[in-house]
Amino acid sequence: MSSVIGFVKRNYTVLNPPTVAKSGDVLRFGILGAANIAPMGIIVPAKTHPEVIVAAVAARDRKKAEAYAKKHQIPIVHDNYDNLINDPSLDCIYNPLPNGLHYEWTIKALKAGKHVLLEKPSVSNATEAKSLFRHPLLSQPNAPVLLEAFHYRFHPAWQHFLTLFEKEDIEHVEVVNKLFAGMFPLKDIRFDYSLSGGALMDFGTYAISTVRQIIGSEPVAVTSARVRLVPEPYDQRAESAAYASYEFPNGATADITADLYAKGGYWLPALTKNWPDFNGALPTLTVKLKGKTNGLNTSGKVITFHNYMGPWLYHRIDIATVTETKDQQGKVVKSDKKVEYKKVYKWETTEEGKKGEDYWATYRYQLEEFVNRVKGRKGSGVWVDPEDSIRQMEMVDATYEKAKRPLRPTSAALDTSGP
Ligand SMILES: NC(=O)C1=CN([C@@H]2O[C@H](COP(=O)(O)OP(=O)(O)OC[C@H]3O[C@@H](n4cnc5c(N)ncnc54)[C@H](OP(=O)(O)O)[C@@H]3O)[C@@H](O)[C@H]2O)C=CC1
Ligand SMILES: O=C1OC[C@@H](O)[C@H](O)[C@H]1O
Repeated sequence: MSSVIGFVKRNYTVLNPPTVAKSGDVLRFGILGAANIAPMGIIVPAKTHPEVIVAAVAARDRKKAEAYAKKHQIPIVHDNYDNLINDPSLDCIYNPLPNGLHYEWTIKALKAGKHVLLEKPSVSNATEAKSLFRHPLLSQPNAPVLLEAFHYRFHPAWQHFLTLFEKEDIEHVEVVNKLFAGMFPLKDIRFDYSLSGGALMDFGTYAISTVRQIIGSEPVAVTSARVRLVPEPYDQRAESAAYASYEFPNGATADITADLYAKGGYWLPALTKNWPDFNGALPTLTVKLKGKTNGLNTSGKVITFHNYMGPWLYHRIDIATVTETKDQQGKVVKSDKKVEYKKVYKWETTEEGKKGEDYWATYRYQLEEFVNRVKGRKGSGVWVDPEDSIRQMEMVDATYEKAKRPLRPTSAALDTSGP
């Protein structure tokens, strides 16, 4: 009962957080586009951050921007994206444009001297990633801060999960990220190749990011990759689902599923195959560790993280230990399974720099670190490094190549003046 009350209270407070007074030295953010994700990604988190104000928004259509600004109490409306990034009253830009516009508007914002919180996936492909994240602008004195917004990494539940195993003990990782068919229509930006859409770019980018974090290295091979294309008449260069397998240097393997249009999975498949599949609704990942043998006993662990992507709503980490005892002939004579359950909403230590509340969403923890970085403070230590964002896009590209699918298109605005 208390966990049900906790769930309701926490989720209410995530969306209706206490507003805090702003400090004198605030960072003023502008939002590129009247994006659906922005309330979750920045507008609500900013309410509880004393040093953040969402001060401006621009949309392609001024009327849309005005309505959005009114709804979210954003004081300044700009006529276009250019005016927003060049607004001298702003310090930071939040870029939640479609993936295919991430590169162009991020580089423009950095050139205008703004720090950028950039939605995932950072860009369209590794060519853009190298151009952006190794741009000389980012290594100059007082360089602006640029962060790929892999929000899940900033939550204490994820950081706790990473402490539950040693990387060299990993045998296999499986990530299943599914969204039921119809949650996003097929005309959504997520399925638009020309805007760098595709399931691998969306749910797949989380799967790739988590696998890389968990195993702690880059794959030596994409062992298999395939996609399910969007149906005709939609642009056949985008996929509604992607499936891939990888092998890592230490022998560990990983399988990922990224499905943005999951259907079926019920009894009477002939009748139900087109029903939206609500079964795998919570993104889940499982880490299987190598078994350890001691005499006739073998002990193995499987750690499962349910809803790693939205842990503030609900999550559960199951740590299952299976111990098998064999007789002299090698036959299993006893098997014992113990499962420990864990939930983490706040940092478990009070170490300097680790701040949080149980109602902080991943986005709020992320905003905390973004501000810490801009202000040169230590923070929790969680970050997504520029080279990490490049390797991420390299793995996305390698997966598309293995699946014999086109890489997402490089921006016409590619800046080749860098290294
Ligand atoms: N971190 C997270 O949890 C999430 C991240 N995302 C990421 O955020 C980004 C935006 O996603 P989401 O908010 O769902 O997207 P939206 O469909 O809301 O699109 C975002 C904005 O893109 C602008 N836009 C500019 N050019 C185009 C175009 N040619 N076609 C369509 N839109 C255009 C629109 O701006 P305008 O208002 O100017 O018309 C729109 O407001 C994506 O990169 C996505 O991967 C998405 C959801 C969750
Ligand atoms: O980043 C995301 O997280 C939530 C999903 O619904 C969405 O498709 C994706 O863009």
